[in-house]
Amino acid sequence: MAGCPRVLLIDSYDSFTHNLAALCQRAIPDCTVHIIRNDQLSLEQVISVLPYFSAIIVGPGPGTPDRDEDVGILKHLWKISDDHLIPIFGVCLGLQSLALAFNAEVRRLDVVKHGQISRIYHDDSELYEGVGDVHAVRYHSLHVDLTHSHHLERLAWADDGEENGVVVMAIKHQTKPFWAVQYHPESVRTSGGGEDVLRNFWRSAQSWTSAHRQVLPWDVKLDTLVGNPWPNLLSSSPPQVSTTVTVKTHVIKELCLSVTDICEALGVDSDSTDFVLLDSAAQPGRFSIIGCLDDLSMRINYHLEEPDTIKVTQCGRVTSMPLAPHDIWTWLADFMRTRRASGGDEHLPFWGGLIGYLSYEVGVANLNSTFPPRAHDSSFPQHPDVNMVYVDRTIVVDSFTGQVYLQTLRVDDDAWFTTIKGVLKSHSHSYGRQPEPIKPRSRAKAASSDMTVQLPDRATYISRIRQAKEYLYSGDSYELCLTAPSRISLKSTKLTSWDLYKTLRKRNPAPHAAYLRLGASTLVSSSPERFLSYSRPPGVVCQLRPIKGTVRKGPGVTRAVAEQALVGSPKEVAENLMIVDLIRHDLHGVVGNDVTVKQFCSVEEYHTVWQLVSVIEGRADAAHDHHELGWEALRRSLPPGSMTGAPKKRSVEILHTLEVEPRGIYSGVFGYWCVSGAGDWSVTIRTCFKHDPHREQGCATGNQRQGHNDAGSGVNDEWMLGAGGAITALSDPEAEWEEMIVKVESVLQAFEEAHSQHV
Ligand SMILES: C=C(O[C@@H]1C=C(C(=O)O)C=C[C@H]1O)C(=O)O
Ligand SMILES: NC(=O)CC[C@H](N)C(=O)O
Repeated sequence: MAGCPRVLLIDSYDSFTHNLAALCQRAIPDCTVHIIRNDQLSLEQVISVLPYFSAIIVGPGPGTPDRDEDVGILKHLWKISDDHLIPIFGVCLGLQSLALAFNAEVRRLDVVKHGQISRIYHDDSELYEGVGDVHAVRYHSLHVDLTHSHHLERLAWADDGEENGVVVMAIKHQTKPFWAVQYHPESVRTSGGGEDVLRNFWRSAQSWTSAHRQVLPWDVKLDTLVGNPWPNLLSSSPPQVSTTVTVKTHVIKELCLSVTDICEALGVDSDSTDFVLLDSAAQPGRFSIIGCLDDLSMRINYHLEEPDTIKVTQCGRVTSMPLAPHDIWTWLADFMRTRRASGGDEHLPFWGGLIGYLSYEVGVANLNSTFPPRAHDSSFPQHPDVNMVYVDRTIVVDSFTGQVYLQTLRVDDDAWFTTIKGVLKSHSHSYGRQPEPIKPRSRAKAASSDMTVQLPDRATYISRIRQAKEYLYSGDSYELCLTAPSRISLKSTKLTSWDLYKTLRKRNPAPHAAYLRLGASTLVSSSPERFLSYSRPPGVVCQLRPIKGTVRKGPGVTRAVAEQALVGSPKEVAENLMIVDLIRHDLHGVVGNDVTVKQFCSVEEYHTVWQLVSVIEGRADAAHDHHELGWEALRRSLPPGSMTGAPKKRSVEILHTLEVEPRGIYSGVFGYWCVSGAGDWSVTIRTCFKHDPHREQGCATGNQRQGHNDAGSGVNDEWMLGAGGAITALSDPEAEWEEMIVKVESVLQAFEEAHSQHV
């Protein structure tokens, strides 16, 4: 054998591929893995590199093995001539394509299995020698029938009883070095049938190789064909910066002002200025971050419709600049590189930096999908896809200690500390004010005549759920997060967006809440879901906290009841598990091997719902532990898997056909990227937003613009509010409709209450 073993992993556009690569590196000592897509190289090109590889792994994927677009070169791979033969291990779609190549039949399961764990029976030989009990996770709609295949042998099976009977779970070819499993050895919940089985494959592969072939030493020129070895991390360290800014911090110990009081002291009520608040309105959130913006604050806008231009607004002037040679990600990385800072309070999450949002479509753009064009809906407002402001003066409130921190990145800014302390102290008379009691409310009722709510059409939504389920039955997706927009129109309203936020904060306090007023876009959020946080270097830890599984709170729905309904439900756990595995893959793609599931399916309590939450963390090796790692993690893992389903790319493409309007701000992320290298991004859900074209220049100070203050002037407002939920094969369409409505209501209730107080 020439040097360390090299494995070629063929990916069929799945969302678990990097998990398989990581498993492979655990099971096969010192192995190097190269990942190629199933349609990346021609068969001839693949054959030309085989002499340098020790084995191939054919990964899972959406679709069916008899559709060429789904399997690319796979169907030819199993038929390569004997002089090119190489040991191959197939997983799921990999098994199915092997079976099809040797006359087995591939059929739909009667009851599909997505994210479900089955006991796997085996005869303890070959792949299963010494493996013992196997409980494995399955993600499949199709299965194989070996009756007419005389070359394949069954090695393992599951017994689905009345549902599907006995289902083949592992096979081997009788004469060629081909083995495959139907379940997912790389899933975090597979026990027994993962690493040990791959190790046994490797042993069999080695003994076959020693009798049949020689592996050639690696030639670096081949990297141009099969790419760099996995993990393909970003370059070791970004360009060094010579100067760093120093953060200055002042602490105010006994201010006795709430987060909303502080915002009001800063003039949030005057709707004519930009304003940013990232608010921990409930635990496990702790810090609230308030940006102190002025004319100098730089707002950065990017529209996917104008992909080559970036707009920077400062002092009321808009400068359009060509993006080239950058894309939006590298442009922002460049922007932040020159603004790196040190010396801030180690306990604070944010010292200053970019605050804003990224749309769902910005994430989708990274997937390289091609979509049929949508009919342009002119009533759909064109928010920027990236809308951020560079915040260099901040107030951070620690809700645990009550301490308030003032921070600036500007030099010689002592005068600002003095002024802002004065402003805050003069407002602290509100200390001691009792919060208004929150009355429990019944379900959202018809709004008053000057507030109209246009919910998604029930019949259409339910028919889309049914269509989504067809895709799940056919093997094209394992889970689809279907969503739909609602519209809330307010006529002659005196309700400001800030009033609305304050009510929402009371009505539905959330750990990842926000109030962002950035140019024409205003976002009012009660998001319960962290998408991604990354700590400042050294020792960057990336953490994702996907939520999947929702139960409405109500009389009698205690924690025990919710736990039974969530943790006790195979459907809910499967829904969550699929996203956990998807996120492990996303994170493995950024940090390499060190990815762990810190919490699996815990029930967390929110104001209106119980949710099933998992926590996944990843750490990079020392060479990649730097300022831009977190940003790269964000770029590589958008859009949030919990908002797409799995596999991500195919699911996004399917959702594009099921959902008629772009999601826009909804389903993207909002949060910050700190000058220290840290960042924290929430999933944009339980969030409403509106577009005021007259606010386009947004960073003007209050006295510069008149006549367009939505407070008090009796204007018309149109708000959008997206909501949805994960559809799985086990979904009951009526229950999914209800779940979507529960999520709409969690925000709508605040509208009703706030509106009734401002008519
Ligand atoms: C789609 C939404 O929520 C997502 C779907 C969830 C689910 O299916 O249980 C839970 C949280 C979010 O990831 C939404 O709130 O609109
Ligand atoms: N996980 C997979 O590879 C799934 C294979 C195939 N699309 C099925 O659903 O059966």
